[in-house]
Formats: sequence, structure tokens, C-alpha cells
Amino acid sequence: MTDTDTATQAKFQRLRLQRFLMAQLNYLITYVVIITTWLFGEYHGTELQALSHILIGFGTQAVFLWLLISNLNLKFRDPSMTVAQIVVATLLLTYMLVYVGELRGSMTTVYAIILLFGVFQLSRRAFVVCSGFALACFGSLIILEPMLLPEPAPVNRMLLQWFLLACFLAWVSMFCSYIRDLRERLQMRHNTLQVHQETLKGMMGQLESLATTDGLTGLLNRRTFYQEADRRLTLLTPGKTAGLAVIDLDHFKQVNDTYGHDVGDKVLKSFAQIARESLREDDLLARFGGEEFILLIHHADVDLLNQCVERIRQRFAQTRFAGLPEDYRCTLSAGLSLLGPGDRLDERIRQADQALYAAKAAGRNCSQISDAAYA
Ligand SMILES: Nc1nc2c(ncn2[C@@H]2O[C@H](COP(=O)(O)OP(=O)(O)OP(=O)(O)O)[C@@H](O)[C@H]2O)c(=O)[nH]1
Repeated sequence: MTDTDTATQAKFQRLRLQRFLMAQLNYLITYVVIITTWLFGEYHGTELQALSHILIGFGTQAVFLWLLISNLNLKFRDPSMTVAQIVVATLLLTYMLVYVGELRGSMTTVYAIILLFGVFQLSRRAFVVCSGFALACFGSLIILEPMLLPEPAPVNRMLLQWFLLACFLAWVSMFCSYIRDLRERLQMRHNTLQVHQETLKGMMGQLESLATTDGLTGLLNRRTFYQEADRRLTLLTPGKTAGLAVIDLDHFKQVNDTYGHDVGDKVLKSFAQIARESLREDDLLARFGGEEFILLIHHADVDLLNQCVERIRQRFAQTRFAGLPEDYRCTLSAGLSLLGPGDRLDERIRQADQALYAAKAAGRNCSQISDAAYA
């Protein structure tokens, strides 16, 4: 089970416990009714019956609480145990109604309150079955009362109460069904919104990627390079330098003209891959334009910068590209420079560019270091 699953499960368990505790208020009301009717001599049963009702109530609720706290309820098909809790509460209420005499009429509404606990959990069918069960329990009173009490209530009154309860529960069922529909619609709307939110997030990510990277090579684009390089320049501490290299593929026009633009694109993509694989994660590599690339290595001196560029140059010069003849080798030239704290980026790029021209003039497939790097 993932951490998210565990968190969700814990959240639902908390909700179930909250609902259970709320139901205890209902029980409390029935205990208060039993005790007060008994105190006022209105309770038609014995003390033992009154006590047994309260004890059964405490006992059954203790079992539910234990199941919830020990997470054993999670093993059930319905971990909320809604039907079981409704059945127990309905039976206990019926047991109480036998003995509360005149209060019976008003206390029948508690059946509806018990059913309300199932409004979000029970299916429409289960809700109707639970309502039917409540009616059957109350109906059984009409049959059993003459056997249980010496002075049973008049049958006509009992039948009328049963009929009123049936009407009331039918209304509650309809109302709960309406609430459930409303909730389902809200849930659907919420789900749709969530899907839209995910899509938007994805699109934002794509837009960001489009705005910051070069579509062909996947490297950073020129604008993002400037932003990030400027930021890194401000982080340079006195005495430290960053290495800057402008890299240009040699005779690239020839590749395009002879073997086609598609092959040229593949060479550009391969260069990006080779260069990225030859560098560390935090080295900044960007496509500067056309077949020109720019590299910034944080905390590098001339030697380190030279080593990095040489690594790329040699690997690139040894690579065979699909679409080019077997013995055709592409090469690159590079101009190197160093950046120190307080330096102007565009000025250093211009110097690296000049060094690149020098490398081209020196026969290509090599790198040159700007004199300014030694200053
Ligand atoms: N396939 C492809 N070619 C590109 C792309 N961007 C620029 N180019 C080509 O790169 C070539 C650059 O040519 P030049 O600037 O003459 O340079 P070069 O042929 O590499 O010569 P030197 O730099 O002097 O070695 C041009 O033909 C551009 O069309 C691209 O995205 N894909």
C-alpha cells in the first residue's frame, strides 16, 4: 500500500469514527428518555429491563468502537458498518418503545434520525430495505405488545402510528435519494474539474518547456541560457571563475546541402545528446542558434573548461551518423573564455566568439582560448 493510500484510509477511518461518535448522541437521548420515564414512573417495564436496554446499548457500541479502533472494520465489505449500526439502533429503539408508554408517538421519529446516518453510505435499495426493517420492527410491536404488557395501547392508535411512520419514512427515503443524487452530481463535477486541472497543469508544463527549450535538440534556448547564466554569475564568489564555451559545428552547411536538412537535424540532435552525456547535470548547455551552442561550467578554470570541451569534441568527431557515408565524420570548433564575479556576460560571449573564429581559422576541429581568459 502506498503512502497516499495509507493517508486516504486514515482519513476515512477518522470520518467513520466521527460518524460513530455522532450516533452516540442518539443513544444518549434514548438513555435519557429511559431514565426520566423510569424516574417519573412512566416506564412500563421493570428496572432490569431498563438497565438491560442501557447495557445492551453500551455493549453493542463498545463492539463497534473496538472494530473501528482496531481497523478490523476494514476487512468488511462495507467498512463503515452502516447497515449493521442501523439494524442495532433500530432494534434497540423498538425495545425502548415497548415500555415508554405515552412517549412512544413522539419517539418514533427517532427511526428517521437513525436512517439519516445512512444517507451518504447506503444505496437507494439498501436505504429502502432499512426503512422497511424499521417499519417491520414497529409493526411487530403491534403484535407483541399484548403479550409483553398487561395494558397494551389500543390497536387503532398503534396502526395509526405505524401508518404515520410509514409516510414519514417514505418522505425521508425520497429526500435522502434527492440528496444522494445531488452529491453524485457534485462528485462528478468535482472529478471533471480535477481532470481539467490535470490537463491544464500538463499544458502549462508543455508551454513552459516550449518557452525555455529548443524544440529540435531539447536543450535550453538562448533566452533561458542568458537568464540562468546571469543568475549563476551573481553566485560566483571572489576568486572563482566559470567556464564559457561557444561551440560551432564545422561545415554544417555542407551536410545540409549534400545529405539533406533531415540528416542535418539528426546531426544537431546527436551533438546535443553527446554533449549532454559528456557533461555534469548542472553544467549549462544551450542551443545558441543554428548550429551554434553555448556551454557554461560553474566553478571552472581554463584547464577544466578545456578538458570538458575536448571530451565533447573528440566524442563528436568519432561518431558515425545515420544518413551520412560510413567514413564521413562531423567535427566542431570552440572558442573558450572565463567569467569572473562582476563580469559582463555579453562581453565574455563576444570574446569566446572571437576565439571561435580563431579556431575556425586555425583549421577547425579544435578549440581556442580567448586571451582575455588569462587576464
Ligand atoms: N538541418 C538544420 N540546419 C540548420 C539548422 N539551423 C541552421 N542550420 C544550417 O546550418 C548551416 C550553417 O552554415 P554556416 O553558417 O555557413 O556554417 P558552416 O557551414 O557550419 O561553416 P563553418 O561554421 O564556417 O564551419 C546553414 O546551412 C543553416 O541552414 C537546423 O535547425 N537544422
